[in-house]
Amino acid sequence: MRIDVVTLFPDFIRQSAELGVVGRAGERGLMQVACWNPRDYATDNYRRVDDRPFGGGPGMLMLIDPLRACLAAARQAAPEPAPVIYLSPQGERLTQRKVRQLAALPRLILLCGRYEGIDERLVASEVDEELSVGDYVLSGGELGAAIVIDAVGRLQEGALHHAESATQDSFEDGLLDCPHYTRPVEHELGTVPEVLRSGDHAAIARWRRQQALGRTWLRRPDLLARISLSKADQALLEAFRRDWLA
Ligand SMILES: NC(=O)c1ccc(NCc2ccccc2)nc1
Repeated sequence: MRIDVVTLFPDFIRQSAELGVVGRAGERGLMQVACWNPRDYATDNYRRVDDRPFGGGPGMLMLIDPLRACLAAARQAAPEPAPVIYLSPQGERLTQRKVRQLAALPRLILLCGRYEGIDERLVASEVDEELSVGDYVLSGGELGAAIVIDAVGRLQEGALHHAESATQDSFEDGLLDCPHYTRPVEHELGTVPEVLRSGDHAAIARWRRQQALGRTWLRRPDLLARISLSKADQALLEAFRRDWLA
């Protein structure tokens, strides 16, 4: 997969793309991240990339032309067509489902706004999708872009060791993750639940599923409302609820 990022802070994006799993995906040729700086496409003597908003109001907006020329350069850097995704608080909320869809594409172009955003005419003409990483305002879209790069990069086949496999990820099935334990068995902070040391893999799977269902019910009932539970899941959750409310 190739990701081109339009950003006034290429070093930030490059550094975040060199770390950990995403860095490994890069080394393995599973993912390529390239940065393009609109300032390199500003034609005036002051290399301006922003200007004041019509109608007044605080802050500055990114100008159309440097972004447009920069996007054109990014597009033609590779043959594959790519959706232009603009990171903005006005975008569709990013979910693991969306991440899986993006991870399956051959190419993405991520557009990072700074200041108060970009001229709407550029959005209307060049942006295919707006994506939000959460309901808050950041000083720029770069942190959102880094989140997309990480979430998509770790799903690239071969990016994770089998032990880190993404298939057991929380949110993979729309639920929160179960609790996890490692050595020592006995600790002043508590003891590892018996079932996890039983070697009974069916019981362990059931326990983990019940914990995921229970925690989702307790912490994120909104997620639970969105999925239809099997009879077995309903029974597990019912038992969790009874135990919790007892
Ligand atoms: N919640 C997000 O994903 C997000 C994305 C970008 C951002 N800041 C840059 C910007 C500000 C206003 C309009 C467009 C972009 N803040 C938050």
